[in-house]
Order: sequence, then C-alpha cells, then structure tokens
Amino acid sequence: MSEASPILDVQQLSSGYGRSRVLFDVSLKAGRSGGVAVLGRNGAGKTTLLKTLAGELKPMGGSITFDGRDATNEATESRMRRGIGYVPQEHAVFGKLTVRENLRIGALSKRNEGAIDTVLDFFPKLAERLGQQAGTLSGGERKMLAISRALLGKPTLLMLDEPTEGVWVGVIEEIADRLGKLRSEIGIIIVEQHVELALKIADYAYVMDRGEIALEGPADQIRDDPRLLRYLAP
Ligand SMILES: Nc1ncnc2c1ncn2[C@@H]1O[C@H](COP(=O)(O)OP(=O)(O)OP(=O)(O)O)[C@@H](O)[C@H]1O
Repeated sequence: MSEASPILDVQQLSSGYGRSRVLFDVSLKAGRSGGVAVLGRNGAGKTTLLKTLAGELKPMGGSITFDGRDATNEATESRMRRGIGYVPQEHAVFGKLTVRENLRIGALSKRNEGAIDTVLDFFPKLAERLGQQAGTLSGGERKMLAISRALLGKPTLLMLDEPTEGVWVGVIEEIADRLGKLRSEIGIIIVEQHVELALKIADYAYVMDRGEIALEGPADQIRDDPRLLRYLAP
C-alpha cells in the first residue's frame, strides 16, 4: 500500500445501531492497489465497519476520506459513483432474475453493457449460466455474480464481506486467484473468516476485537503474530 496517497483514509471512526455503539475509534487506510484484510472473530464489528464505509450506517464520530474528498456523510449512491464497490455478505444478487439480468442491472447504471463481456472473461463459469435464475446458482457462482456486479460499477476500491462464505473449496481457489489479480489494478478490502486466504490477498491486515483495531501490520507479520490466534478464538 502506498502511504503517500491512500484511496481510503479512515480516522477514529465510531458507528453502530441506534444507540448501541459497535465501532470505537477505528482508523484504517487502503491503497490505490493492493489488498487490506480485516480479521476478527464473529461479532468483532467487521461487517459494521464495511456498512459504515459503504454509507449504509451513519458514523457516530470520526471521518472517512475517499479519493481525497470527505465522504463521512456522503450518500451511498454517491460513494458508489465515485468508485467504492461493495459486495455485502448476503442478498448481493436478485434471486428471481437471471444471471444476465443481474449483470445488466449492474451495468445499466454506468451505461456500459459492453463491460459485461470483460467480467464474463474474468469468471467464465458465469458465461455458461447467463439464462439461469441467480437464486438457483451454487454459493460460489452467486459470489462470483455478486463480485461481477460490483466490478461493472468500475470501482477503484472494492470491499468484500466474506467472499468465500458457503463456497466449495475448489471454487474458493478460483475466487482467490481472481482477487489476487484484481489487487494489482484496484484497492481491495477483504473481510474473511478464511484467514490464510485473506492474508494471501492482502498486503496489510487489521485485526478487530470488540469494535476496535487490536492489531495491525503487514500481512506476513500478522500471519506469524502469536496474538492473532487469541483475537480469532471464539
Ligand atoms: N442490525 C443490528 N442491530 C443491532 N446490533 C447489531 C446489528 N448488526 C450487528 N449488530 C451487532 O454489532 C456487533 C458487530 O457485528 P458485526 O456483524 O459487525 O460483526 P462481524 O465481525 O462482521 O461478525 P461476523 O463475522 O459474525 O459477521 C455484534 O455485537 C452484533 O450483534
């Protein structure tokens, strides 16, 4: 990650639901290329962090700067237009619509249906299933479709919430391989239970514990840090 000009600079971010605060003073940066992993046990606040960065939750304090401009209270749609792509943990595809229709919805907002072919080159398995209802896809295919839809928005920063959850091991490798390629072109923030995989994609990692950043550092240092297991233990 280039320290000089991060695409995302989060300072002392607090957030939560109603009156209940879940994130406490989270500071984090992501580069214009490369991967950032956010790790932590269930309930540590990883999804809450991504939702706040996507604009789905209003921050209770702190600041979010995206691509040099303040985004702390910017509407989700505006953030997406400016280049933040978000693949949420669930409900990321329209189950009743076909793969083709899902992709068209992703592309239409940018008037770039031509980009669908590029995305299908990226995940060729989807090309074989264009006419199939998205709700009948396997877990892995559904994740590929959700990632493809986000890519059609031409993000400069892609945030992924557990992209391999519920995915068969053979397909996990495929998704990891594609994300590994993507990270040379755009910034990636990956929340993942599959720690080895996340640290393979990431150059830098943050470990969350009870809504705070408990540990951070280069991915290969975090991998060998004896404190990591403590923060991941249930
Ligand atoms: N809609 C909500 N309303 C109230 N509290 C919530 C809501 N969603 C999450 N929380 C709480 O916020 C805390 C952090 O949850 P979050 O989903 O961010 O954790 P996580 O690290 O992503 O966990 P997981 O790995 O299980 O997805 C938890 O205590 C959770 O119960």
